[in-house]
Amino acid sequence: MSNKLTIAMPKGRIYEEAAELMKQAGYDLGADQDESRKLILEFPEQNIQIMMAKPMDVVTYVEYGAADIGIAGKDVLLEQDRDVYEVLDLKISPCYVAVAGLPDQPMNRIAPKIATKYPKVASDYFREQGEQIEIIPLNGSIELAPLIGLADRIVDIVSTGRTLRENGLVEYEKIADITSRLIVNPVSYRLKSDEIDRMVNKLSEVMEGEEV
Ligand SMILES: Nc1ncnc2c1ncn2[C@@H]1O[C@H](COP(=O)(O)OP(=O)(O)OP(=O)(O)O)[C@@H](O)[C@H]1O
Ligand SMILES: O=P(O)(O)OC[C@H]1O[C@H](OP(=O)(O)OP(=O)(O)O)[C@H](O)[C@@H]1O
Repeated sequence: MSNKLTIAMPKGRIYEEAAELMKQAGYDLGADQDESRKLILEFPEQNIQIMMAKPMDVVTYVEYGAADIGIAGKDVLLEQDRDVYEVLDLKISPCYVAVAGLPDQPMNRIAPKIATKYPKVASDYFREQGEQIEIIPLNGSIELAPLIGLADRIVDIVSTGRTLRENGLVEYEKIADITSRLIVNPVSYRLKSDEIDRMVNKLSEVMEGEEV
């Protein structure tokens, strides 16, 4: 009997694409779990268990071994810098992290304010640029901050660019391209290497098939 794998799946916008990829790899997670309120789902015939987690929390579950495997955005991995193995770029949910603000608006010269839900990514970026900044932590609607004079710039996800456009903001610099990644707990990787390798290989095959 093979070991059961516990997988932390991100609720929200990544879920559907991630579940579709898993399905093509032979792991059918059933109906659209976005419609369900159940947080732990068992699939005994496939020997897997799914945990429905907030995307930002997936890394925590995997780092502590509550889940063997997880799917997380590279943005989350850059922000959290946790002790997990990043084993596969799933190439789903593409977007990027960028610096944006009002057009033709120079940054305050002394400690410009940067609103973001990615304080580490933003601090690392501006430190590399030799800029001393002040982080204004926010959890959402980040684009509001420059509009109401709370911040000089934002560091946030851009996907279609629609949110920036509709709020009259412009992009100043791209910081990093983002896709979702398969992450693994280091201890699980040793103890359940057969099952994990099987899943990684199947997912890799699906992705290679899609590239041609
Ligand atoms: N337009 C986008 N905005 C935000 N995240 C995106 C976008 N496109 C792809 N992503 C990816 O999706 C992940 C976020 O998913 P989601 O928006 O469901 O999470 P969340 O922001 O934590 O949710 P919530 O808005 O409910 O707090 C990011 O970590 C990123 O990798
Ligand atoms: O370039 P776009 O396609 O417009 O996508 C980018 C927007 O999507 C995300 O916000 P989300 O929808 O997660 O809402 P939030 O502001 O509550 O985080 C992100 O923070 C941007 O605001």
